[in-house]
Amino acid sequence: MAALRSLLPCVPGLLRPRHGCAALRTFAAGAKFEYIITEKKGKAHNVGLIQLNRPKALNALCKGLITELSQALQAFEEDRAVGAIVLTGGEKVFAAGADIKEMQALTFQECSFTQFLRQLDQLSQVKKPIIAAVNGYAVSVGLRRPRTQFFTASCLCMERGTGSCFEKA
Ligand SMILES: C=CC(=O)SCCNC(=O)CCNC(=O)[C@H](O)C(C)(C)COP(=O)(O)OP(=O)(O)OC[C@H]1O[C@@H](n2cnc3c(N)ncnc32)[C@H](O)[C@@H]1OP(=O)(O)O
Repeated sequence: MAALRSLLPCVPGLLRPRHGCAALRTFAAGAKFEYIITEKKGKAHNVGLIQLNRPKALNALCKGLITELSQALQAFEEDRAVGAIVLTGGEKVFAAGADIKEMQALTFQECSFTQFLRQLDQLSQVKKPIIAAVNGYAVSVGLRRPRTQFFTASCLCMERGTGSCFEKA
C-alpha cells in the first residue's frame, strides 16, 4: 500500500474527476481517449496509470469506455518500459457497472455474446500485474473487474455492502 501511495502522491487530487471530458485526452502512444486518462507514473515512467473518466455517468462502462480501456491495456502490455498497470476511477465511484442506458436497447444475447462486455475480459488476459485502486461505488461488472486484478487497493477505508452487487470503498 505504501508503494501504491507513493505512486499516487496526492490521491484525492489524482482521483478527482476531471470535467470537460469532451476534450479528448492524448495517450502517450498517440491514441486519443474520451472516457479514460492514461499516464506513465513513477521515476522511471514504468507504471501505466489508467483512470476511468466518465464522471457524469459515474464511470458506467459504455461501449466507448470499454473499447478505450482495452486499447490502453493493450498499449501498456506492449510497452516494454511499463512493468505494472494501476487502474482507478474517481473519488466517489470506481465504476457504476455496465451502462444500463446502453444495455436497455440490447437483447440478452447481444449483451453477452457481442463485443459489448466481452472486451472487458481482456483485463484477465493482460500478463502484467494490474493493481485496482478503488474509491467509492464499484457495482456489478464494475466490481467484478477489480476482483480479477492482481491486487486491489482501496485508498480510503473499505466498507463492504451486504449485497452481492454493490460494494462501496
Ligand atoms: C452487466 C451487468 C451490470 O453491470 S448491471 C449493474 C449496472 N449498474 C447499476 O445498476 C447501477 C446503477 N446506478 C445506481 O444505482 C446509482 O447511480 C448509484 C447507487 C451507483 C449512485 O447513485 P447516486 O444517487 O449517487 O447517482 P445517480 O443515480 O444520480 O447517477 C448519476 C448519473 O450517473 C448515471 N448512471 C449511474 N449509473 C449508471 C449506469 N450503470 N449506466 C448508465 N448511467 C448511469 C445516472 O443515470 C445519472 O445520470 P443522469 O444523466 O443524471 O441520469
